[in-house]
Amino acid sequence: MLTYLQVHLLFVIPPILGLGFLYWPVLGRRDVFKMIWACALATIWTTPWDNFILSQAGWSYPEGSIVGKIYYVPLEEHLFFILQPIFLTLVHSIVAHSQLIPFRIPRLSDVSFRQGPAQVQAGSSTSEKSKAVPVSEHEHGKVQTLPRGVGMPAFWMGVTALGGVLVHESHGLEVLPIHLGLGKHAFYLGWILIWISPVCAFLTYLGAQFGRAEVISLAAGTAWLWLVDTIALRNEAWTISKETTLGFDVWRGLPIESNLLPASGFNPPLIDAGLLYGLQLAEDTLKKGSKSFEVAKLAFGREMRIGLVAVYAWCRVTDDLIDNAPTISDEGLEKGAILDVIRSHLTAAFSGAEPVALHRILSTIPGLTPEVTSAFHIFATLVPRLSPVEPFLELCKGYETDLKFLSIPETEAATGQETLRARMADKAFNVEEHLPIRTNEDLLQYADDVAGSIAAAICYLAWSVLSYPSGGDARRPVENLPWAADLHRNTLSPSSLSQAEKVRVETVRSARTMGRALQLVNIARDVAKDAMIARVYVPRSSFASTAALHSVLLPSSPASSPGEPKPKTDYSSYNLPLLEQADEMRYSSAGAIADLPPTARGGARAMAASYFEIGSAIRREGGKVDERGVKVEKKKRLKAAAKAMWGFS
Ligand SMILES: CC(C)=CCC/C(C)=C/CC/C(C)=C/CC/C(C)=C/COP(=O)(O)OP(=O)(O)O
Repeated sequence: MLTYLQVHLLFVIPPILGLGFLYWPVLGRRDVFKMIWACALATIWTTPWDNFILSQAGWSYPEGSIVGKIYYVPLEEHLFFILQPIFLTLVHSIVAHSQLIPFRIPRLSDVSFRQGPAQVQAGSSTSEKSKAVPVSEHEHGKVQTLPRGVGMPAFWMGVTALGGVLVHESHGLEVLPIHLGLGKHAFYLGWILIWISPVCAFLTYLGAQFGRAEVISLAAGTAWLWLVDTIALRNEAWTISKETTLGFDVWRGLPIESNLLPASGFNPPLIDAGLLYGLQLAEDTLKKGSKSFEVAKLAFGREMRIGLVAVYAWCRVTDDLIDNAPTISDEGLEKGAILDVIRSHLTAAFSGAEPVALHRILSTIPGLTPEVTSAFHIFATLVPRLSPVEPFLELCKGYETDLKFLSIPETEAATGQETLRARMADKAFNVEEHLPIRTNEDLLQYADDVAGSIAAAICYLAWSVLSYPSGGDARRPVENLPWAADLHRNTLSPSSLSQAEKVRVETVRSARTMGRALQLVNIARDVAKDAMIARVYVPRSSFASTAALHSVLLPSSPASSPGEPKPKTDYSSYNLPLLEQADEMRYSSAGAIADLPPTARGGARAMAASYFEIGSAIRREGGKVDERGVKVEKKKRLKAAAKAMWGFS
């Protein structure tokens, strides 16, 4: 025999602790709110019902199986009203964790946008789809994220009515002219339906949705609780009256509200369609183009992710725009002009320009794809509220450095070597004039501009989204960081800062150091790949001779048959010292991650750890890399990230 408390201690609390540990690094305030909300609802809704069922001896507790009661309901049952929603909320949060947008919206390919004040239309024709311009319109449609439903609530009200019929029969009433011949056996099922279906009706009316994550988590959670119920029944922790059931075992009801409520709201706002579809596009772009985002997406708390997508997607598309633009072109803008447009767009977005004005600036770049326009749109809509503009201007400074290299678009890397060889054959051409990274200071400045800046932005994002110091305007949380712009401009006077602000300033400085370290790893990995497009980020001063530099820029053609991978080249004298520097920076800065808000720490640790896996792989190869860098298995990266996230490294 088991007592009710033992059932909790053996089968309910351990899985909660296990799941809680698993989810702990990303457990955010919203999750806690969901749990409190679901516990309160389950308690309020179920207590009177449970008292009534127990008063009717629907089920009972053998002598000695419980410690005490409030009216008819055992204390352990009250505990269950709390434990069960926590358990199911955790299951749901974990299952739904990888979803960027927590509600169902049609995929971009299923919708188009009308000209003018746009509206989302489902199932557009192919020709319309190809013309779909989700974010270039001056006004976007609004989507109701949780549209009020009629069909599902009506269905659930029907189920409630069925419950009513069963209850009517089980109590032997003669008000309705319906008799199913079940008698008292209809009691249990009838009361369960009356208990659960109005909740489902109400929630589906509010727009609650049953997506994949809900179905999976409900199935997994229910299966587990069924098992627990079976064990408890077999061990006589409680018994269910045979007279009041249909004769086959049905678990004692699962408060579906714990799964559905988090997805609903009383007054869900209309959301800019361009923003939602832009986020979908950005997620797809990043899936293709950034391994570090894959890690970031899973390791940062849900609250921060949309801001991260906005920043990452903008970095990705601006980098690609500049890398792949022609130097001097008849059809497009030259690289420098594109950078000017990016800067103007940035400045305008951060000074609050309207979407129309922003679009006008952007449309001076011809041939932009929906991915690019939407990345600019989500960035301009979200990021100016969360971070100052300075980190992004610094990134532009990094792009400017990139523009000083000879221009060979990545897409022409294969022929780039021939172009370079031909130019270097000309005595009047000095390739060193096209290598802007001359000293280690130049390298660190560049790394700071391109990655230190983003690390700082991640800190601002974390504070803006995850902590609201008193006195700030939550609509523009960046106003809570008035010192940030001065920090970037080097005009910060420490005496004007509070103690807490001083800690944050130091955290930003450490984050920048970490960002620089990651960039050095990136450069160490990409030595061969970058050389293919005439970029050498290894400082000029690290090369013992001009010949040594030239051998990196133009490696002698390896003797390999066509189709076979080229042998790796030994770059150890260039990339291993970079890794040494990166390690020092990592160890001097990693401690500051503890000063970030809790749900941002796991993400920052995981990103750093997964990136340093690349460093370890380069070392394992003794500094030998090819144009693809080094291979780090996804599993290995994720394992390193996971270990860092849960504090095991
Ligand atoms: C130390 C403290 C307080 C915080 C750390 C804060 C963090 C996470 C800093 C990292 C900042 C960052 C994003 C740096 C950029 C690293 C880098 C070189 C990324 C390259 O990424 P992708 O271009 O997407 O390429 P991959 O596909 O190789 O990931």
